[in-house]
Amino acid sequence: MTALDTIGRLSGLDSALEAWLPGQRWFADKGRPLERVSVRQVLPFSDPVGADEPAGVIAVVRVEFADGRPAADYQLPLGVGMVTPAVPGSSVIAKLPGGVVHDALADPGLVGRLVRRIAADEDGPGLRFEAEPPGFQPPWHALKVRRLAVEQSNSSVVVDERYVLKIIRKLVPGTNPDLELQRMLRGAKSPHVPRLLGAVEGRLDGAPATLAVLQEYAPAASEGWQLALDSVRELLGGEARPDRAADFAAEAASLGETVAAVHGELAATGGTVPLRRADLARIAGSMTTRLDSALDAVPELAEHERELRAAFAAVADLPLEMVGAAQRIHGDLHLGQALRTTARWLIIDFEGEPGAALSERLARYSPARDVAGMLRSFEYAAYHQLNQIAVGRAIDNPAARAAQWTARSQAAFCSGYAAVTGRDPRCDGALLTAYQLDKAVYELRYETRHRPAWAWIPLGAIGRLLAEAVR
Ligand SMILES: Nc1ncnc2c1ncn2[C@@H]1O[C@H](COP(=O)(O)OP(=O)(O)O)[C@@H](O)[C@H]1O
Ligand SMILES: O=P(O)(O)O[C@H]1O[C@H](CO)[C@@H](O[C@H]2O[C@H](CO)[C@@H](O)[C@H](O)[C@H]2O)[C@H](O)[C@H]1O
Repeated sequence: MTALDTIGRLSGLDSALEAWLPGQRWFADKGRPLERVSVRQVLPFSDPVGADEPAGVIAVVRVEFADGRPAADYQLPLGVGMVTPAVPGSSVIAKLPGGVVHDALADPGLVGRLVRRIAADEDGPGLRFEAEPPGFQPPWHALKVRRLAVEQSNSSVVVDERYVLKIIRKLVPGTNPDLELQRMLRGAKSPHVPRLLGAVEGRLDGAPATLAVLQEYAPAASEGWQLALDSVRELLGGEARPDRAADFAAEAASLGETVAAVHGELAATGGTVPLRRADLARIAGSMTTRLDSALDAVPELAEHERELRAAFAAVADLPLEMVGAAQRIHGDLHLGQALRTTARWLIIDFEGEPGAALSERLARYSPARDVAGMLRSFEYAAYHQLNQIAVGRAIDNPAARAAQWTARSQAAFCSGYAAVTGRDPRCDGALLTAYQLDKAVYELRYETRHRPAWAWIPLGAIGRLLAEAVR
């Protein structure tokens, strides 16, 4: 029995997926009524050895929308036929007459098979498995697999506490920038990213498409987001004096140095191009376009529309000597993309903004765009924690303390960045503010779609940034 025989016996999978997909955290098209879900490709990666084993397949599922907007393709690694006792019942997607379909990422045997095929460069029909560089050797024992309990656009599992396998969910033709930039940084011998181990590639619309990326797991690393939250909690809980909130400033400065070093490595391997007047007009135009679509989706944004338009339009007229050059950047930099190991900060997830078109994610930008992303993230941490703590606690002026923590962390980050590049990002004030506003507009749309209870954070930030800009 092969995986294809097993999947051939199934019927009713399309309608089961139509009900299941919109509830998944990584489903990026939430809120859009579905017209049709159909399995477009079934790529076997693990044939069942006995009747009590599941087949492993990668299904590429096409989702069509009732609003007529372009269809989207999603990747689903599935176990089909049987569910072994190691697989939790909650990972069953559908019980169909031909067999049970479950999430292969919850199945240690199937995840192990993917990792071993990457290590062995073992290609199969429609799938390319690539060890990068060749030579890593997973242990022979059955691999342990655990799902990461984090907010994610894709789906990652930790394998044997050694590897992280990231399954790219929304597929587009082409090499995923996360893989592309990790390859560039490996070429630059960067110590600032986890070691890349391999990838899985399929084909979509006649072109290669990245399906998964395998990298070394950084054990005992803490997410920058959690560290920042802990620091703000100490401060707002009265456990640290406001002037001692500098504790996180040291971390923020070292993070600034790391981001600057990564920018240097990306510039050295991917090249730089000077930003010209036409580029500034293009940047101003795309900020305005993002604003237009956010205004459609979030009516509360209207109160800031006039000032936002003015801030974005002003980018087109910035003095060229202030804006520097464009290069490949991270593209969606925030504290969740920074891991603090005992030795250093590591930067992960170079995919860019999940909702952006691939062509936008492959473009060169001013590094100020990444800096702005991180500055926003300090603010996010402070205001998120302010909201958590304010309930039921009587501490002295928590909002002022949160603002102070934000300002200190942002300043330290910029100083760290300047220590490496010789140029403080705050020198490009208007561009940096425009990029922060643009990011906040993006975040407002992102939160409205995925976490509506968080939308107040970017909305408030837009008001604060605009008020600071006129001061
Ligand atoms: N190499 C790694 N070592 C340790 N943790 C990791 C590693 N890669 C990712 N993670 C964890 O997984 C989370 C999600 O990974 P990420 O690549 O950002 O996925 P997504 O593209 O879905 O946002 C990160 O925020 C981090 O907590
Ligand atoms: O990590 P992803 O590539 O999936 O990025 C998306 O999701 C992020 C949230 O998980 C989102 O980040 C926003 O929330 C963070 C706190 O959870 C905060 O630190 C960031 O500053 C804020 O932008 C990101 O924007 C989105 O693209």
